Amino acid sequence: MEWRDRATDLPPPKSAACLTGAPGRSDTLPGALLLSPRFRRFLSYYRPYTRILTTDLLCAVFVAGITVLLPLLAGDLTRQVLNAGAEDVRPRLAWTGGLMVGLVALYALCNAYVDFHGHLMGARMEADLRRDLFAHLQRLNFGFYDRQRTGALMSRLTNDLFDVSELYHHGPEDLTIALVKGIGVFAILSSIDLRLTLLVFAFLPIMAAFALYSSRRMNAALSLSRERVGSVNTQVEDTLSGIRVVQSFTGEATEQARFDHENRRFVESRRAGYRSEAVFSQGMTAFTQLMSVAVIVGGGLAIAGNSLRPDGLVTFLLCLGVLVDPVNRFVNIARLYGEGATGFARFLEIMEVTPEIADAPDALEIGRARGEIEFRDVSFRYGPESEAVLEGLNLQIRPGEFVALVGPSGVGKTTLCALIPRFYDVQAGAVMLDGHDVRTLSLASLRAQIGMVQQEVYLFAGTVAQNIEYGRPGASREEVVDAAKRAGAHDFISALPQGYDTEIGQRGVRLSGGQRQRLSIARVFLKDPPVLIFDEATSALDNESERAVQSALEGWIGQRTLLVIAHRLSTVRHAQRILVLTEAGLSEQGTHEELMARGGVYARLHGLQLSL
Ligand SMILES: Nc1ncnc2c1ncn2[C@@H]1O[C@H](COP(=O)(O)OP(=O)(O)OP(=O)(O)O)[C@@H](O)[C@H]1O
Repeated sequence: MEWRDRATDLPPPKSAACLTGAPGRSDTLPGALLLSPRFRRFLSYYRPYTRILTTDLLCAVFVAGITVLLPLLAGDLTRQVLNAGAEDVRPRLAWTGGLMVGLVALYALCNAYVDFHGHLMGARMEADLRRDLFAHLQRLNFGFYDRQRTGALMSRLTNDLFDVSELYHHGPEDLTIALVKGIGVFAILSSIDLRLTLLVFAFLPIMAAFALYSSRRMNAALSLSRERVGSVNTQVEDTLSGIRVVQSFTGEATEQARFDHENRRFVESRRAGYRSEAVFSQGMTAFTQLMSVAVIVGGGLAIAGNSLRPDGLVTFLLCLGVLVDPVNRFVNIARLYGEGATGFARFLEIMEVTPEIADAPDALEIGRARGEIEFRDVSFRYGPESEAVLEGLNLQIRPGEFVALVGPSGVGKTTLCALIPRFYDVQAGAVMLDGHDVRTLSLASLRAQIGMVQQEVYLFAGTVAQNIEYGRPGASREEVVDAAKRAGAHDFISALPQGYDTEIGQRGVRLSGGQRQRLSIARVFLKDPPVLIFDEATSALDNESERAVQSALEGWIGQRTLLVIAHRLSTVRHAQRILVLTEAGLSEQGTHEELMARGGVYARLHGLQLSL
């Protein structure tokens, strides 16, 4: 008879198929967690759940204790039956049987608590970690995302945190169960027969060493297969996101070959994993059976020598089944600790990145700005090793002025605009809004002043109206429709199956590039900030739609500061001032007519476009 409980079962090996890419495990040594002050932070996540944890551990003590007690009672029952005849054993049998039934019921109850509340606590703690990580990720700057791969971040939000939650939940529980069972079984066995107990315990170090060795191999295989699944996923993602390019260049065979290669490598890694799992489980079974044989032989001799009673041997054999569990459990704790501590270290790696761009302690909240922008001796580069994009740039834009920024590709037009809402901070000089250095303003109040339509339009999954409303949450339907009309988007939206309530994105209709641009323009029109920045925002529009947007913008001259980047020079010829940015910095500025008369870079670019 083997008393096994769900709480005492080792968790099954995780299926590699459910894991997504976890490229490159952290270098942080798991052992460092226990010693470091970070351990307090690790423990702090238990705080909201102390009551559940205490009950959980208490239940674990009961579960383990009952698992140890039941074989003892079964042995007692056998003894009573063997001694039957001398007295009426029925009342005692009924008492022991009743006690066993009561214990089994308590055992089931405690096990159910551990199973349900323990797991739920783990899931909640995982959700808490994920909430903190997500909130932190939202505060990190553009610079951070320039260096990170989204896939790697996703893996932290899923795999790593799952590993940590497993440690949170199973760690203390497994430790409690293993200790109670180990000590309990040792006490029972040694009270029956010390020599036989020592014989059994002589097996344990060998079993533990074997289990540790096997678990290392299983872990290594698991990490490898995670990485390989990651590579398969990356390959799929890469091919599917570029499927239009793949099909137009008939690259399917190449992609299939690359995919097959990664897929084969995945199977190889799983083969190694399953081999070590098979060796582990069969090895442990063999050890247990050997131990039983040794106990039967040794116990038989002891019975023959009258130093052991048969019921003692029965109890002994039943306890053996229980004894294997603490060994497995300690091995499991080592595994959980290794994975969980690594996961937590990787979690902290991100949590400890401080946002470079954040509110100063005495950050100023400004009301609606007039919209005066100034670049004062601004120098900027993206990183210490990158080339300078802007150097000693000086520029003043009056409130309500319509300014266009033109120039060859890659000279820093987008970069210049990104400095105004502080997506990046300058290394020298200052960017000013209404005479305030933007670094002295609170980010929320600064960004509330600026409406930006970027080159790459991003629309969220949701309805058309929700996407426009993102500009001003809580806006009325009339305001949304008005903004869409001014962005030249109303007509095509009205023609959609559910109009403004049409779902767009993955579950809904797909929009053309120009339609997407118009929605993103409507979004900033609804926001209606004092400063508007259009970065190639009308490049995908046909002439008629572009004209509609332009006249909306021109209607704002004098009321909103407009900064428009355009490659198509015809779009900006009505700007009050055109700035020409080249590798050498701001090389020309003036109205279209002035710049044409000057016959410089602008006139040359204009000439080139006309000749196309
Ligand atoms: N996030 C970034 N990290 C590092 N370098 C960048 C980043 N964004 C742009 N750059 C570099 O900065 C320079 C200026 O880029 P920017 O996008 O500002 O040019 P642009 O004038 O707007 O070009 P285009 O007209 O093609 O949009 C380029 O050399 C580019 O490679």
